[in-house]
Amino acid sequence: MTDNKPYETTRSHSERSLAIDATDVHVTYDDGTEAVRGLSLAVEAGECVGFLGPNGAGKTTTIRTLVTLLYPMDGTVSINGYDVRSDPRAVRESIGYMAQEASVDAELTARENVRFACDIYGVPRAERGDRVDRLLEVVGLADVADTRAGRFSGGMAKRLDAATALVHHPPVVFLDEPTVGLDPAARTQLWNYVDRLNEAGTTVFLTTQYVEQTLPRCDRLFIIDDGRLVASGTPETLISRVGGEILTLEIGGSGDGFAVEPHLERARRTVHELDGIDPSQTDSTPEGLTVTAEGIGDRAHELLIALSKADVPVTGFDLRSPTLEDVFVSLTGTRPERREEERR
Ligand SMILES: Nc1ncnc2c1ncn2[C@@H]1O[C@H](COP(=O)(O)OP(=O)(O)OP(=O)(O)O)[C@@H](O)[C@H]1O
Repeated sequence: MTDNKPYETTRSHSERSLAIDATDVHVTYDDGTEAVRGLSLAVEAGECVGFLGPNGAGKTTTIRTLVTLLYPMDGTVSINGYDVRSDPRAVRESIGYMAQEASVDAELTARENVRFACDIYGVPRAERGDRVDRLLEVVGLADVADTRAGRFSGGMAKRLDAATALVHHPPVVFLDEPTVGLDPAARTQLWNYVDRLNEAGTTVFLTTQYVEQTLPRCDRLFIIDDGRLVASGTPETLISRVGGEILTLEIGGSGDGFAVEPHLERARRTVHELDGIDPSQTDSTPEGLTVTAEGIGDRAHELLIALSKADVPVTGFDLRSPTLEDVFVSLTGTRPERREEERR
């Protein structure tokens, strides 16, 4: 994947290792919404990074700014060494972008769609045939290469979109919620494709609300909330920031699986009376409480006795290590989306 790279000729040596370099970026929409407020991030060539955040946090606005579809009001962005303001064309030629909604031409066949993308990106004629066949193979659409895209399922259209976004072998790809609307099989195929691209050296920047999908593949994560970066680091570093263990208490009372307030209030008071536990370490859940603290597992017995003395009906408890989902909750105050199949 080394041919057809005009960007090699003009960028400077020092910029070569940073695929994405954004500093103090602000984006405000015409109606005054400040969607991105002073965001800075740097991504090295070859990294796979996840950009996570709750609904409306500013993920799509950021990615659209990085791919030159929106202009930052303030701050600087360079992609592959090119400035998005002064050199948007060079930026576009050196990236692949897959938007949330697949943008394929329903009237054209899969093969024609990919060929059309080759035209747009100026892929040399002699290479087009092979490249189209190979890409359709990679995204699992070789068997339906001559079927009109209008007849494809959402998942097939999305995979075709992925192929068209990558015909020019860009060194950086931006994927905005790549698996939304895909069934589990299509999702696995798409992730396999993304993983192979990254293994081959392509820098991958992906947004998702589905935290658990990023874990197996992302070298680093950026978490955004309300237009601001609230944390970044490797998944392991972020998880270690939560610290300690998490004890989940299920508190009965109403008979329908939900904790009732008088019991919950007594439970909270009892937990906060334990030495070394303060209110910032407890969170309410629909079924009861969680307590996050170093060594809380060793104190579970002591806690259960105290709760029993306080007449709190504990119907279940569980002890576990923090996950990325806990990081997300502690930083954004929002529980991340569950995967589609988990929500059904
Ligand atoms: N065209 C627009 N005009 C005005 N406000 C907008 C526009 N697009 C997005 N916003 C607002 O900007 C903020 C950030 O939106 P954005 O779509 O970037 O968030 P997101 O993290 O991608 O959310 P989601 O996960 O729901 O796609 C939100 O408050 C949103 O309502």
